[in-house]
Amino acid sequence: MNVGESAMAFTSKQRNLFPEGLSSFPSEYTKSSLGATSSTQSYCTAPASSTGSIISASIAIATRKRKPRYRDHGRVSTWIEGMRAASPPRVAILKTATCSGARKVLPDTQYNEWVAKHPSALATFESMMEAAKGKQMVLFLDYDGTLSPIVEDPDQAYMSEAMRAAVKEVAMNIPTAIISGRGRDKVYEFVQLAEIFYAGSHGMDIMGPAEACNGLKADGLKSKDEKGNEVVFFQPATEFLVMIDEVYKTLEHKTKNIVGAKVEHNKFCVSVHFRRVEEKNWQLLAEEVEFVIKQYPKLHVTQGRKVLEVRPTIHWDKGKAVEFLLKAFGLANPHNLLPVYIGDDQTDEDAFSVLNKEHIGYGILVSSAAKATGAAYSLKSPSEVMEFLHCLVRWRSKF
Ligand SMILES: O=P(O)(O)OC[C@H]1O[C@H](O[C@H]2O[C@H](CO)[C@@H](O)[C@H](O)[C@H]2O)[C@H](O)[C@@H](O)[C@@H]1O
Repeated sequence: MNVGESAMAFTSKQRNLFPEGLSSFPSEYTKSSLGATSSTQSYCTAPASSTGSIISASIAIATRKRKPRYRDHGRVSTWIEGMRAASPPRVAILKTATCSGARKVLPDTQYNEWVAKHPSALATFESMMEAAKGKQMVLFLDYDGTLSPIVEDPDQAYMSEAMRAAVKEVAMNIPTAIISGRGRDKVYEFVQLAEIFYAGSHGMDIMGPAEACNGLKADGLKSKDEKGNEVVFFQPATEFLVMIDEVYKTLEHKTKNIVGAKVEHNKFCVSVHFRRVEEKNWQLLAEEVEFVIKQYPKLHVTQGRKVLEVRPTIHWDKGKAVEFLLKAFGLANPHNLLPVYIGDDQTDEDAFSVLNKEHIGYGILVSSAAKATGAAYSLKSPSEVMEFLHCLVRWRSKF
């Protein structure tokens, strides 16, 4: 699914679809193209067979004489601390010796306390769905760490066939979108499902079928893809394409001698991966990012799981993408809506905030360790996410 990057003019009717934040963009940014734990049997018990400008030329830093390194120890050390806290280990299993010498496995108290505040979406499925009756559910899924397990090499973050089947099935019943930090094309390559919406680059690159398979009709912002199919298409940050490309090349060059460092081009943003870099070199890598980014006042850095993400400073994030998609589907009346957002990362918190602000839907954090989050519910792992998707399909098939 590819759409040309040429500018698309919006009619005033189409502009009405924009979430409020977008219509208030500074003009330089807007030259865009377009509780019950036991009663889970009915829906939640898996069947035996289930497996479950654009940059100004003045910022041509590549040709600029290098100044003495600016060391913002504050920001760099915050990143490093975040890096250590990211990708927390699996739930700590505390072992203690008993008087007989045997080792007894104790539960992780901290995690248990956290789960009491963010209950398992599987254990509380029935009560969650009680509130969904009569409402239009819309499902938003993050990709890495949610649909695919976190792996060392970002290019190898494949989704299992079983997960693909689960997403496909749920999308046949509930409008579904995947919202990822990755480039949209890359996520599509991994997921390979034409019937769902994709919002790549943290929501800055949205595309999906104009008529979703579940009968809902998307409205406005339509375009044609390469095959001539009508699609909903929206990119609020096209002005930054050249700048991002330049930053990608600069970062790749500057980090090429840091063993394990990887710079990933995500179209409207750039990821700098720390996962395979020795911890003693994290500071060096973070300083390189800081040094380059200092030259680009229109870009900022956010942090994910052992990754720094360089992004355009526009009022747009995964939360805005959720608002946009709900409006694009004509689903703006919060009383009839039940958006469910499942994600594992810091950037997913923007989406949880939107649901909290509107007092609608369910945010579900995927984590096997206690973490600060705005999500009301939790799931431990991508395999629990898959189980939850199966539960949704069984629940939906009753209506
Ligand atoms: O919004 P997401 O779909 O969660 O994407 C966020 C970033 O995910 C990827 O990086 C993460 O997953 C990699 C593969 O498991 C892992 O190696 C890395 O450490 C994680 O940070 C992706 O590569 C990034 O570009 C995304 O921004």
